[in-house]
Amino acid sequence: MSKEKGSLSIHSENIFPIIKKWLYSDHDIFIRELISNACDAITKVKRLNSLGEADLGEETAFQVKVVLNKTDKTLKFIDNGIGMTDEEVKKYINQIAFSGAEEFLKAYKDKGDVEQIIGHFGLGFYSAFMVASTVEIDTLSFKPDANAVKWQCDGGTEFEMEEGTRTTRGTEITLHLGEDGKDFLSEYTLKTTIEKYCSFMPYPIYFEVADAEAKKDEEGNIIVEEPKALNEVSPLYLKQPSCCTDEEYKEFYKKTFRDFQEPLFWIHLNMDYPFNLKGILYFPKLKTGFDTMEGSIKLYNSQVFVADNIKEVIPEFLLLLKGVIDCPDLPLNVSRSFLQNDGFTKKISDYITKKVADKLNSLFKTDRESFQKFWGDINPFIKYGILRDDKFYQKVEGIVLYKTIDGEYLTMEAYLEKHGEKLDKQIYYVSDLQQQAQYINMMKEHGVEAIVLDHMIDPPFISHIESKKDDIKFKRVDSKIADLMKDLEENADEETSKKQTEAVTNVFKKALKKEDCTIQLENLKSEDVAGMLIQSEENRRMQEMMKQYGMGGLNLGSMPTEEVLVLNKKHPLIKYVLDFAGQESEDLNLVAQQVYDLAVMTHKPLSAEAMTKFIKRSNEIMKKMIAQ
Ligand SMILES: Nc1ncnc2c1ncn2[C@@H]1O[C@H](COP(=O)(O)OP(=O)(O)OP(=O)(O)O)[C@@H](O)[C@H]1O
Repeated sequence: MSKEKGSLSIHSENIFPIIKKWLYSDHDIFIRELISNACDAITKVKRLNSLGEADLGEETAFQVKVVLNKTDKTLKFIDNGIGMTDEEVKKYINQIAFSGAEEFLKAYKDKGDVEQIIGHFGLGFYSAFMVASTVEIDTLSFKPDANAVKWQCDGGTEFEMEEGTRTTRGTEITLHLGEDGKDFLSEYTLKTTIEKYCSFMPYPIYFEVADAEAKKDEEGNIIVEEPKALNEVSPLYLKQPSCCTDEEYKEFYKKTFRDFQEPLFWIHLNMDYPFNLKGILYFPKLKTGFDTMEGSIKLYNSQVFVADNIKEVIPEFLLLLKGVIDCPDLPLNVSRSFLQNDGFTKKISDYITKKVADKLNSLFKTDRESFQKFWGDINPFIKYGILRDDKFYQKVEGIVLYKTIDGEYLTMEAYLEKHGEKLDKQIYYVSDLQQQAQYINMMKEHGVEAIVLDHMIDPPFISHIESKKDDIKFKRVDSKIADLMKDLEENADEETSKKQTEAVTNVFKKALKKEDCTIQLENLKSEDVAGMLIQSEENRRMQEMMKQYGMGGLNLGSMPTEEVLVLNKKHPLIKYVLDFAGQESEDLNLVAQQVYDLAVMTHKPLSAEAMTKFIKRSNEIMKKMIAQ
């Protein structure tokens, strides 16, 4: 076959159903499309007026009206914008994918700021057919000699066009709602959809129900209510940060996110170059756990809502925040909720990350007190950010705080300066203040403050820090007996020590009938503790990980629990065991079992069976006491 070249031909009867049904992922998007067309129409006529190409006189009341008529099953979108001549209807409406917005931008791009024009694909209008069986347009152009035009189409490929009856400038689009559009006969659905997409559109949007019963007072007089726009035409984020007060920021937050709690603090993003981006990011107060930390970042394009939580633009960890971001330069796809994935979105995302890190650093430096006060709420977010984004980690690693058991907030540097030498760069931490109380007290006795790491983000966080800093090791207080707690001078010679360890090991193994428990005999400085249970940090972390990923059912044979029972030679009970080891004695058994259970209890809760035995044995011991 010979080589051929040509242009693809499109039949409107084939493409039309695709536009109607599949171009837009959400059914309710037609509201955004028609209202943004109406706003564009107003922007255009205002622009022409300011250029002297249209004469609007003193008119300033530009607005969009959405009118529902439940009886007629119609929904109207009415604007007092630029209107269309019959030529324009033929060009922009009859020719699918021919955008008047694009043409307008091209024609006026050198004449000042027309960036607010939203449309650009020339498809949005047709989204009306997703819900309407028939659509009518009644329009009158701003041009002095223009005739009104009426256009009508029932969703097929045929349309009707004739001279219209409209007498005022602007456009009225009437949707005869079909089966697919019956949800939009509900006032509530309409209002919430308008609020979702159009909250910040630049002209007031009013909503009316044409056939609603008039509201009356007690005497039967009709109450005339002042119409109230559903949107905020100049949202706070568009203002200069220096002109906004704290109260305004809080108010904007509460209204936009319907959150009655005040945010902790916020970042006002305001950038003109190299791209245009405005917005406010709020750090919300933390709810109970990590699971409920769900933020919401709303993305706008020239004041028109695009979508929530778009991962391409907002780094994933920032989705825990709440905020609005408006970027008119976004490379949007035809269906607008999707982004064209080019390098630009990455630049936006990097910019936002940098701004967040800068804000945190400046708060740390200029208002350490507030930073500490907020730490409880913001630390999971910062730690999550550190895990997810290395650039963010590099920017904030120096401001991560560690709260000590005494309530002091220290950076890693400060902590090591204070305790590092004593602890050989090991950072002792507590994950449960109650459970690990005995270990905490022992550390305190030696002037060491452990830090509290009790959030579910902490285990992966500390592993991450260890992977970044070779010389830092985190140890839970019950994972190791720090050298500083041992009385190293009082150690007997090696040979004696070995014999003593063997002797107590025999007693405990016999009494406990436990093979997997290693006995370690130490001279602890404290004389109050007979025995302590420790489990190596690595071993415990591995077990926790397996539990978390649901691998508990796997054969853990290759990974034994590695429980170590540390016995204190200085304690009278252990001295007793050493003295009587090797003899057959019921009391030896009782002491060993009781010392072991007490050690377990300071480490983790006893099992039900062990607890029953413990109580029984305690009673027995007391009975023996009084019998003597
Ligand atoms: N209410 C209106 N007033 C005046 N002109 C309108 C109105 N609605 C639509 N138009 C004209 O019809 C054209 C096509 O509208 P349509 O919504 O299909 O596409 P668009 O707004 O150009 O781009 P997009 O697909 O991004 O929305 C518009 O560009 C505009 O010229």
